Amino acid sequence: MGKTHKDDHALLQSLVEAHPEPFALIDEHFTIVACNKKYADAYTDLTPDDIVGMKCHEVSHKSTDRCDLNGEECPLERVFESRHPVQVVHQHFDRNRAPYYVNVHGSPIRAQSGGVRYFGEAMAPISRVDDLDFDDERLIGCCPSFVNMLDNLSLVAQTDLPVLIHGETGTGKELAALFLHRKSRRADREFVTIDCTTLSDAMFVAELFGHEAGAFTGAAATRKGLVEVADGGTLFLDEFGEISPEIQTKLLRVLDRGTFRRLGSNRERKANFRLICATNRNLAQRVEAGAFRADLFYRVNSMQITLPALRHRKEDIPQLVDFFLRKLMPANLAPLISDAALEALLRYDFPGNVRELKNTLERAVVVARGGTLEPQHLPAELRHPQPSAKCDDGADCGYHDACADDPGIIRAALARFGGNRRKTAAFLKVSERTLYRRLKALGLT
Ligand SMILES: Nc1ncnc2c1ncn2[C@@H]1O[C@H](COP(=O)(O)OP(=O)(O)OP(=O)(O)O)[C@@H](O)[C@H]1O
Repeated sequence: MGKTHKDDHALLQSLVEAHPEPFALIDEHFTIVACNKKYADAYTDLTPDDIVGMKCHEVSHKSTDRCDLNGEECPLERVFESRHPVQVVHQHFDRNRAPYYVNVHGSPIRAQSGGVRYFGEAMAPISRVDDLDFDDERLIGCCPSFVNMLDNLSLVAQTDLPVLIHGETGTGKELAALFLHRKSRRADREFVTIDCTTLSDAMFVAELFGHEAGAFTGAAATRKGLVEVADGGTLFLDEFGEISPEIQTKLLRVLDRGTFRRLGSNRERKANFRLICATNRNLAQRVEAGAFRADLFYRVNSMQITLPALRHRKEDIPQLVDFFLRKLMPANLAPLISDAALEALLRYDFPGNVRELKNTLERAVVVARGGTLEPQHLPAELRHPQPSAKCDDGADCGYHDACADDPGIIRAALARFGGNRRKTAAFLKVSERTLYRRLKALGLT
């Protein structure tokens, strides 16, 4: 190497080493021209000099194919085309070939002529797949919108602020809340869940704040409230949009003052919990309509996380199917699924989201009696999806949203299943809680 070349090389190396994160310079042919030690260590057992000349996808994707040929968006091509920085979420493989998610920040490194000479690639790891794995409860998904949501959850987990998780029924709000808790500094304390739809106001207050012996008829002994059980931990209010104005006021008081009183006691106790709320309602609209307190909404909405509906992340369906089928059976016996059955799942919109997919597979495994899952093992609406079909009675029909809201259909379905709410809810593709709310609104409880 001549002196000038040596100097150039040293200059380039010190520039890439100045990056605090794994960083590489790549030319338009996907060839790495320089990388820092962090990059080399993140993906390989090689030195930066050994890596120069390799293709970027060989190093970070462990693939001879470019990432866009593997279903991902190629940030390099976009930077060379647009000449602007880009950011994408990719799945990379570390030096042990373990997958993990990264935010790829790509920037144009310009030549004197003004054109793009190199693609500068900086990586910010999001979450290791292992980090998402808590016992059997795991948040599955790797499409960009889902991984971005996970990234936000991980960020928010570092803070102690209240969080509002928004998403349609069955999108995994409760699982996301648990994930948040387990990644927070409160992880070794309790995660306490309250379903806001199942308690009357009086019971809600007693459950939340506890009571002294004799506080009301039947209160024979002193009882700690869930706020106390959650001391140092997390309080998760599911279906938060359903709480009454009275409870809204009481909750706001606790959040403002940081104290509460057990029923029948004058003693102020310190509340030390992190609040996570979940709702499938548009709370901002409810505030506008005067049905929800604006001050409470703004208090809990400082951090909002939205879970994408499954129909907006269909690319995650195969991974979810694989996960649920493995959970249903020991690994070596996990049932297979035919391409035609998988295609039927991919064509369907899953109004009940991941919960519906999970229930569908549970049922299909039983119907298939341990054999390969075929389309005939799936419910009729998946075999013949008719998203806009009208159904005016409880007969087996393609799902459409209005079914679960239509009082006539709810009544017909209830009658058809002899009043069994679990079966009725499954038929209407809503959670039992949602059905309960609707029955309550119809005066059918
Ligand atoms: N990304 C995911 N990966 C794996 N399992 C998931 C995922 N999302 C949801 N599930 C599973 O789907 C089911 C429903 O999830 P969960 O109860 O968290 O949804 P939810 O949004 O809180 O529903 P609801 O609004 O009806 O209360 C659970 O069994 C959960 O484990």
